[in-house]
Amino acid sequence: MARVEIHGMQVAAKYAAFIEAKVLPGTGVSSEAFWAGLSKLAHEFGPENRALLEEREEIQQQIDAWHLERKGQDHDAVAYKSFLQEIGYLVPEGDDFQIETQNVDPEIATVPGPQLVVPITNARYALNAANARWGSLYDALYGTDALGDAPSAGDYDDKRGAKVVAAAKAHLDEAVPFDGIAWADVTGFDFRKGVFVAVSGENSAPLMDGGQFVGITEDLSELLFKKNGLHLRVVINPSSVVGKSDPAGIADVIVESAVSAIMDCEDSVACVDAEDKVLAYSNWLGLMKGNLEASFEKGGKTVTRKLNDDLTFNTPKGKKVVLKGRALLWIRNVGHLMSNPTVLDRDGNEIMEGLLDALTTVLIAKHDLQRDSGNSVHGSVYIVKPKMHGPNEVAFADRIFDAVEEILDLPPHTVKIGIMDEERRTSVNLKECIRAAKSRVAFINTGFLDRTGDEIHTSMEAGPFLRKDDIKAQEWIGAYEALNVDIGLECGLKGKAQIGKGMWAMPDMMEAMLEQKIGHPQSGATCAWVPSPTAATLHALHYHKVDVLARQDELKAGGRRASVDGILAIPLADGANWSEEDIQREVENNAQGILGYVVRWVDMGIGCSKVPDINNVGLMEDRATCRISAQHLANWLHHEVVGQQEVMAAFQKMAAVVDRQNADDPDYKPMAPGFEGVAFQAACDLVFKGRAQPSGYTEPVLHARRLELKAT
Ligand SMILES: CC(=O)SCCNC(=O)CCNC(=O)[C@H](O)C(C)(C)COP(=O)(O)OP(=O)(O)OC[C@H]1O[C@@H](n2cnc3c(N)ncnc32)[C@H](O)[C@@H]1OP(=O)(O)O
Ligand SMILES: O=CC(=O)O
Ligand SMILES: [Mg+2]
Repeated sequence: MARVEIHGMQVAAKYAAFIEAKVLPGTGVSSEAFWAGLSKLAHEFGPENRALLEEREEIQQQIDAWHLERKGQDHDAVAYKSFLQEIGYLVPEGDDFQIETQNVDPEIATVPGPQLVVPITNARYALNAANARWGSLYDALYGTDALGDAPSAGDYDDKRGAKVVAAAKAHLDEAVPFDGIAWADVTGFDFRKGVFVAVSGENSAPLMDGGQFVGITEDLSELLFKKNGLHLRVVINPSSVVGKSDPAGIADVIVESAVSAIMDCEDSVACVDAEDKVLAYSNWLGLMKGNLEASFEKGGKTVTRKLNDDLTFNTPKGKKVVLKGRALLWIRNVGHLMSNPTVLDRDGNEIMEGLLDALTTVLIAKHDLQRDSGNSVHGSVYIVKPKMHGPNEVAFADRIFDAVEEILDLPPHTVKIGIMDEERRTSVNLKECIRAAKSRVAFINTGFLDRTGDEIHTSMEAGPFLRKDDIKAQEWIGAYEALNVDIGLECGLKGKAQIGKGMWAMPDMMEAMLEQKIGHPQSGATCAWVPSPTAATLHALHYHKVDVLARQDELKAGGRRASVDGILAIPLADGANWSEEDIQREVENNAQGILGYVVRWVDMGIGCSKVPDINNVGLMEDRATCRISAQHLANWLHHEVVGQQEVMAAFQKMAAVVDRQNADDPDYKPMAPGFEGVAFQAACDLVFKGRAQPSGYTEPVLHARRLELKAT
């Protein structure tokens, strides 16, 4: 890789040219200030970063030793907790406090709604995610299994369409009801004595809550309503395919969907070198400048996708109101673990990737801060910081962003951070973690997928874990999810920051999502993750049904519902009596998920994939879900629930299955029958060397193997 020397660092020429030519101009930051700043981060913060990683290892070794010394004995929860306190894993909880975060945009502070996540390296998807602020409810209901069955290919099906319209109007009856007329019977709209009414033949009726009608477009083609802070647009177009057979000419209901979205530089991407990092940063730059475009073939045509414009309505009082056309964007940086070859420090070591992300993504966001109607209208930059272990690591992130603000000449606490509560040492010390970033925290989110991986890795020596599905039903996870909300509320996040919940990882199962994911707003969460724009539109319906802010008041009044003791209950398979078949199914399911994900990661550089599980349900797989499967197999191997040969046999059997699943992809290289490819080796490493991976993370193996493949 061509490099240039800058401030004693060896910088990939591609990244240096990108920063100089594309990013710095227009930011008011000089080249000298930027590179001197990067050098400061690399050389002053780098060693501290590495020391924090060593501390993780030391703590893990102490925990392993504790379990090994007590092998065969009953678990003593009291002694265990004291031990965790002694080694500083569990820190004392300090006095009550309230977060002090300021200048937070309303999408984060006050409007509960879906949060969409998207790999930043895919411009087509990233644009789609930013534009997913608004989604067609008719399309979401028609195009998925939301109403029971998935659509078949072919022309518009009138019967299916009628079912969709009926379901959407039934939802409107609940979310935006008229006093005495059902939406299905509405034949038109009018203003009578200055009041907005629905008309049905001779009858008319106002809204039950007149305040819900909040606007109309200049050309009268859209009516705007509001429920629990979220907007719904009823589109009137009697000449459209759908509108012409509708008694009121209604052509669609467009729902405010992804209120916020996370552009992901972390677990859903495969960024291993300067080329990949520059791609990720370029897409972020396009989003922050507002000029990102992607052209692609779809339905036999070339489509060019751009960012949507804002929307203008007249209020009932005749004033203009402008609504954002795009989701409020966060960017997820990588955590503290990885280094990256893009920049080498003056000793020739790769600099920590989190430092590179921090400075580069915030510099890029300066373009947004300098324009009107961009992402943040409150002058903030929103960074999700994942995979931090405990308060010291959060404090470290906080100081990194202090330094970044100084380097880039930004007011203190311009950068807001989202703390992923997805490592056990963060969950059990959550209040202190929030305190460590109390002037910039703008979300806490239960990343239960990484959290499950860390659960297994942390207690690897304690014994064999339950089956993956059963782990989800144990005390620890309920306590973790509840306590996250309760502590967030105690620390004053309501009205200032999001309290978020995790990903719906079955992208094609929308009926099940509609049934189950209402649990997230009911739990007091102001946002929860969805994998696609369509899922965002459907999940938005839950926020019409649940008044999250009122629910938060109820929960806060009730106090904490769980304790750290509950979180510390390890979901071990004590006395489990699995049949050979149970074990084989679990192992094969894990093997299939790992291989299906890893082969695309390593061979094609795709960081997030939909991979069928053993029951043929397409699952969203990313590095966090891979971490769970790999750690689970590593745990069962370590405790001899299965043997090495059985796992290898499962890998080989499932490699052939995964090959068949990808048979239509011309770029796919089969793993069977040779099993010698780099991707297959990566999958094996993740499991057979799984116990030795730091915190059970998949990044070190995946990066090494992808770099190996790229080098050939
Ligand atoms: C534990 C964690 O960290 S979770 C966070 C990380 N996970 C994620 O970010 C999940 C993001 N989701 C995805 O990457 C994808 O939805 C996948 C991989 C799960 C499925 O992708 P695909 O198989 O391509 O989906 P599918 O074929 O059903 O749909 C593709 C269409 O949906 C759109 N789409 C799918 N996911 C997204 C998304 N997250 N954001 C925006 N658009 C999306 C695509 O743009 C495409 O539409 P287009 O043709 O108009 O461009
Ligand atoms: O990042 C999210 C998770 O669940 O892990
Ligand atoms: Mg995660």
